[in-house]
Amino acid sequence: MEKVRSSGHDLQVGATEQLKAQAHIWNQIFNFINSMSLKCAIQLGIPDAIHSHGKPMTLSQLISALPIHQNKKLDSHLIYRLMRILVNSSFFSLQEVVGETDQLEDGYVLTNSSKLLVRDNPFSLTPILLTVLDPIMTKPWHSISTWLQSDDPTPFATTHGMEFWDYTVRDPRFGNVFNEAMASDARLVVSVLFDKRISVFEGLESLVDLAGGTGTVGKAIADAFPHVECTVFDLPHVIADLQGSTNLKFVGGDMFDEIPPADAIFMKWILHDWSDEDCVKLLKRCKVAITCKGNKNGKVILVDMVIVEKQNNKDIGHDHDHQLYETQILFDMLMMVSFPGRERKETEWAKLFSDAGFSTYKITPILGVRSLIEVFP
Ligand SMILES: C[S@@+](CC[C@H](N)C(=O)[O-])C[C@H]1O[C@@H](n2cnc3c(N)ncnc32)[C@H](O)[C@@H]1O
Ligand SMILES: O=c1cc(-c2ccc(O)cc2)oc2c(O)c(O)ccc12
Repeated sequence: MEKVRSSGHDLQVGATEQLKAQAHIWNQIFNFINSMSLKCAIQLGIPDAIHSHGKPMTLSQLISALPIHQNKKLDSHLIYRLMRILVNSSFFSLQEVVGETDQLEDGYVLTNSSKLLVRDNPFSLTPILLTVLDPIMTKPWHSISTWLQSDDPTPFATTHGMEFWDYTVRDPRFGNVFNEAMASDARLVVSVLFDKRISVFEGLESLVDLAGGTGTVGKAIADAFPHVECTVFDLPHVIADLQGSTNLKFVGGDMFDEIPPADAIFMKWILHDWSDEDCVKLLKRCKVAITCKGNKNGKVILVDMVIVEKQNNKDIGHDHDHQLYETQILFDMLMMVSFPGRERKETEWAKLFSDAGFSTYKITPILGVRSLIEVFP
């Protein structure tokens, strides 16, 4: 083999290793093909079609059920190739079934992952997929290096000329897609919190779901705890048309200016959107809000990520742990590209809490990649 030398390191790699390295690079370059193929399957309603079919669905049955052009139906290879990549990425699997000619044929079935993409599933991740893969959110990924060479706050601002939350006001279509994505995630989190009989809401008389979106969590807490006065606080345009109930009200405003007083301030997926400086500002305001009536049992309840750091590969020993870690650092990149925020390690959370004047905290890792964090004054 020819030896390649540069002025710095020796670039010589054995032939087998070189081919492996090449395949690794190709797979990384082509990663977007997996997500874009999945987006196409969702837009065509493939998980819904297979779900409604109720048994393994052959390629020809799938093609006749899909809303595609007549000419595209004639070339069965097109959908076959799309499905092959999605079977490879474990979104569908194959099971033998008796086909139209009474012969055994392969039929597509849903996997656990695609069950979570069926639209009727109340915990469907489809709204989230359509948000994260919306061109509004994917375009800024092309501008990370330009952003690093500029003074702009985020790649999102470099691309769109404004910050994320201003964009959602200017483009109500995207704002609604985003709010629906958050609501679908909120349904999943509420079900886990209630299923596991987490006692964080016990003993409270009032609670504010700060930046609570369209109120999925607030409504669930108000229904489950009728004696708790619940307030969902968010930007005025987000809560504008929402109706409260006996123990639930919607309040519009800017959380950096005002936070209504309550026994507990709940924040799901808020602090990771913001810089350390803004988080400390918000947490200080939360501390005032939970103590202002002389209340001694107030607390802040967070649902957010705590990054498990790799320490000589000791903490990230198993495949499952490694996958969680990878999801966390991918989320961190999402935060870097779209928001001035970040995902944080426990030491970084502890510093925020102490800088904002809180004395203790308790982390309960019950939500997969996310944790429930209680913070006490
Ligand atoms: C990532 S979403 C989370 C929504 C909700 N907590 C959930 O997890 O479903 C962040 C929320 O912060 C709200 N928000 C952003 N800036 C805000 C501000 N200055 N004051 C109040 N809410 C704000 C947005 O409108 C959005 O609903
Ligand atoms: O744009 C997003 C997307 C998510 C998200 C991704 C995957 C899920 O299973 C759930 C949610 O979360 C976000 C978020 O928490 C945030 O503060 C801003 C944007 C997004």
